Amino acid sequence: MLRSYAQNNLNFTRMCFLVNCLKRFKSSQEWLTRQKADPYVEKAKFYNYRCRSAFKLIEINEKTKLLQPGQTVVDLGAAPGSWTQVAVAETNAAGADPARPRGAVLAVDKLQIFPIEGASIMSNIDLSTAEAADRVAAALGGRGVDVVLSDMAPSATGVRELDKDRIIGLCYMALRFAALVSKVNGSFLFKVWDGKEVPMLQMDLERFYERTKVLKPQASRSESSEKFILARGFKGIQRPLQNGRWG
Ligand SMILES: C[S@@+](CC[C@H](N)C(=O)[O-])C[C@H]1O[C@@H](n2cnc3c(N)ncnc32)[C@H](O)[C@@H]1O
Repeated sequence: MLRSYAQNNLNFTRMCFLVNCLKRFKSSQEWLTRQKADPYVEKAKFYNYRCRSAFKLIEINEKTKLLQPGQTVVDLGAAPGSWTQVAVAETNAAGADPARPRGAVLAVDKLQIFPIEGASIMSNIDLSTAEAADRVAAALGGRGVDVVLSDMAPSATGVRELDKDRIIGLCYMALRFAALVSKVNGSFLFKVWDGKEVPMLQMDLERFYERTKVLKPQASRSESSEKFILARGFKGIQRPLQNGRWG
């Protein structure tokens, strides 16, 4: 009896493995078809951006004028680097235009980021821990940041609720970082997957920033629950009150 139980269990595990492989195969086929039909993929190749995400930031920037020459920008979850490329161009961090003030851009990711002219790079930094975020803050040497960008996203597990919890965790980590390094009046743009936690996140943001706005650029696929929240007018470091909430 024990043997037949073990045999059934093994068959069930094999079946799950096969179903998972088929699911992955199907979704990689769908991904390839979607990539081929996507105009932003072609456009990214044409303009030499490392990936199509560049157009999300370009669009947001066109609408909001978030990035300006001379600014200091930190790009969290920056690999492969297309947002950093956009930030370098907009802030003039590579000094391409001598008539405009020269900015500075720091790109951070847990993966390898290959060099980008005009940007400082910190690869292999996992920002899910406060210690890692503090190391990045220390690397700024006290320089106040005008704009913190975060396009960080966890690798999807396929379990929707778990994935949403993980991205919310990253958003709070990025918010903590932004609160630590931003100049008064600085801005924070980050990605989130829509869900019931988002209104709470926005309420928390309002303690630190004057105003917040939810954005869905056209370059962000309509079937994706991805959204971007732009918080502007950083109020300065808030001190925790005695009841553990932020003042
Ligand atoms: C959508 S990609 C960013 C694309 C990038 N904005 C661009 O335009 O090239 C998300 C990135 O977040 C990074 N990421 C996810 N979790 C992270 C973590 N805990 N620490 C640092 N980076 C993280 C991933 O490694 C990945 O490179």
